Amino acid sequence: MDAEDLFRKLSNGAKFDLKKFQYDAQKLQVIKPRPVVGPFPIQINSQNEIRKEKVDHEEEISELKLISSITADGNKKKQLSNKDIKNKEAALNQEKINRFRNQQKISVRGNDLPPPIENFEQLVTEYGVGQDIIDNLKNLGYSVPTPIQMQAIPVMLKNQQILACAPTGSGKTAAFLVPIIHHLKGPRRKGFRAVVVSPTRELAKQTYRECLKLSEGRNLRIHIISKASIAMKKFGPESSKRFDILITTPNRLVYLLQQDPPVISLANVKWLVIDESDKLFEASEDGFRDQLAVIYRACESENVRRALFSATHTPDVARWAHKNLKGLVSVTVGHRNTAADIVEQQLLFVGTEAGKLVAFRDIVRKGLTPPVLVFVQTKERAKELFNELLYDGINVDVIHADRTQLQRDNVVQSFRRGDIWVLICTELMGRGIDFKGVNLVINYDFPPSVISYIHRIGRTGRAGNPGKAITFFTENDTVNLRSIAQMVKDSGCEVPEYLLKLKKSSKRDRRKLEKKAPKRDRISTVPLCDIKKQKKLQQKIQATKRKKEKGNEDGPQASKKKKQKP
Ligand SMILES: Nc1ncnc2c1ncn2[C@@H]1O[C@H](COP(=O)(O)OP(=O)(O)OP(=O)(O)O)[C@@H](O)[C@H]1O
Repeated sequence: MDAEDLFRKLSNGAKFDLKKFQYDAQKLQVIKPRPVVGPFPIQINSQNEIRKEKVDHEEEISELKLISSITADGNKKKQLSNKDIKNKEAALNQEKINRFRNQQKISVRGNDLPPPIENFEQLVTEYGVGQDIIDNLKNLGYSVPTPIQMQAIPVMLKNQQILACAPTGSGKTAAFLVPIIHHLKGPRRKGFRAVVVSPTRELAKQTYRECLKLSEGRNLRIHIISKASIAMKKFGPESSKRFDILITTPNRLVYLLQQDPPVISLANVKWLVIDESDKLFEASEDGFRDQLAVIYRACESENVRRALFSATHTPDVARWAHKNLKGLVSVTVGHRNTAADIVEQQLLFVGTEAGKLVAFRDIVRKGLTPPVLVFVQTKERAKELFNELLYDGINVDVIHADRTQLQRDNVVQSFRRGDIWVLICTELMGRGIDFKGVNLVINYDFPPSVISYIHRIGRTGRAGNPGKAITFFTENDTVNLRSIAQMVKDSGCEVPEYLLKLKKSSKRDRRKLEKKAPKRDRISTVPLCDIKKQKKLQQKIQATKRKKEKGNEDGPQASKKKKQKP
C-alpha cells in the first residue's frame, strides 16, 4: 500500500483535497514537502530566521577572532595570519549571503554581485538612497522588500545592467523604479533620462502611477505619451527637455522618433527599462521587436544602462542580453517559467464549446466571489460572451482593443473600484496588470501558450494574497494541455492523471497556436426572439455608460490631467 492509498484509507476512502490538506498530506508523505515559493510568505515568515542567522553569523566571526587572539598568545598550535582571518571572514560572509539567497529562492549570475538587502533601511545606510524614497515605499504599505527587490535594487544601484525574472505579482515594478528614482535625484531639464517601455497602455499607466507615488516629493517630471499629447504636438526638441522619465508603449514612442525630424530625443537616457521583456522581444505581428530596436538605437548615450524584467524567461531574450549587455547580472526568483503557486489552479474539462457556458453558469450558480477576470482568445469572442453574460444579468463589462481608449480607461477604473464584478478580456490584459484582490481568473478559452497561462493566472494571487484560477478545456484543446497540467501539478494542485500522460504536442503545433487562435463555435445561447430585447438593453447600458464617461472626462480626470502637466 503506498502512502496515497494509506492516506485514503485513513480518511475512509474519501478523496482528499491535497491542496487544502497539504500539511497533513506532507506529514504522511503523500506529497513532497514544498517550500512556500510565493515571494511574500517567504520573506514575512523568515524575518525571525533572518535575525537569528545574523546573530549566529556574528557569533561565528567573534569566535574566529577569539581563536586568533588565543593563538596570538601562543597557546594554540597554529597562528592565524591576518590574511587567513580576512579570507575566513569573507568566506563566512559569502556563506551567509548564499544561505539568505537560497532562503529567498534568489539565484544570481554575474560578476561583482552586491549582496541582497534584507530591509529597505539598508538602501539608506549602504547605498545613500534618500529617506524620502523609503518613506514613499512605506506609504505604499511596502514594509519589507520582496525577493526580487532585495536583489535587483542593489544591482541597479550599482549601475549594473540586469536581466530579471520573478513570479507574477512579486513587485518587479518597484524593483526597477526605486533605483531609477534614486539615480535621477531630481528634475534637471536635460530631457528624458530614463525610459520604461511596457507592452500595453494599461500597464504603462499603472507603472506611471506607481512612479508618481514612489517619487513623491522629488518633483521629477514623469511623462506618459498619450494620443492626446501626440495630437497636441506636445513634443519638440525643446519641450521634451522639461521631462525626466518617460513611460510608454513602444509604438507611440517609435512614432515620435520616426518623425522627420524626430520630435523626441533619447540622447540623454541613462536607464532604459524593458518591462515584460519577453513579450517585447517577440517577433510578432505587433512588430514589437522592430520597435524595440528603434528605441534601443535612439538611446545613444555611451553610458546608457538597460534593465529587462519579466515573470517569464525566454532563451531569445537571455541570449540577446548576454551577447549585448556588458557586465550583465541575471537575477531569477523561484523556478523559471512556473505559475505563482499561491494560486489554486484547476483544469476543468467542459466537453465542447457549448459546455463552457454551462460550466460558467454553474460556477455563478455555486457562488462567484468578485472581482473575476475572464480570458477569451479574441475580441469577437469577448463581445459574444459579454452579450451572453449581460443577458444573465451579471454585473459584467468587457475590454479589448476595439474599445476606445477612454472606454478602456473607464472599464479599468470601474473594475478597480469594484463597480464591475466580472471583466471579460483578451490577452491585452494578460500582462502586468495589477488589479488588487482578483479572486478568480477563468480561462474561458484555453491559453495559446504556457507563458500566456502563467501571466493570465498571475492576475490573481498577487502581493501574497491567495487566488484561484479555473481553466476550461474541450476535446480540441490538446496543444499545451499536458505542459500546463504538469505545471498545475508541480504547483501542488490536483490534476487528473491522464492529462499528464497525453502525447507531447509538437513544436510546430505550439507555434501555430501561438500565431493564430483556433476556430471555435460562436458563444451564443440566446433565443432569437430575445435578441431584439437584448440589443435594446445593451443600447440603454451603453448610453448610460457614455453619459457617465462624459461626466468623468469633464470631472476629476480632467483636473488630474491638469495637475500632471509639466
Ligand atoms: N515590498 C512590497 N510589499 C508589499 N507589497 C508590495 C511590495 N512590492 C510590491 N507590492 C505590491 O505587489 C503587487 C504586485 O506588484 P507588481 O505589479 O510590481 O508585480 P509584478 O512582479 O510586476 O507582476 P507582473 O509580473 O504580473 O507584472 C502590487 O499591488 C504592489 O503594490
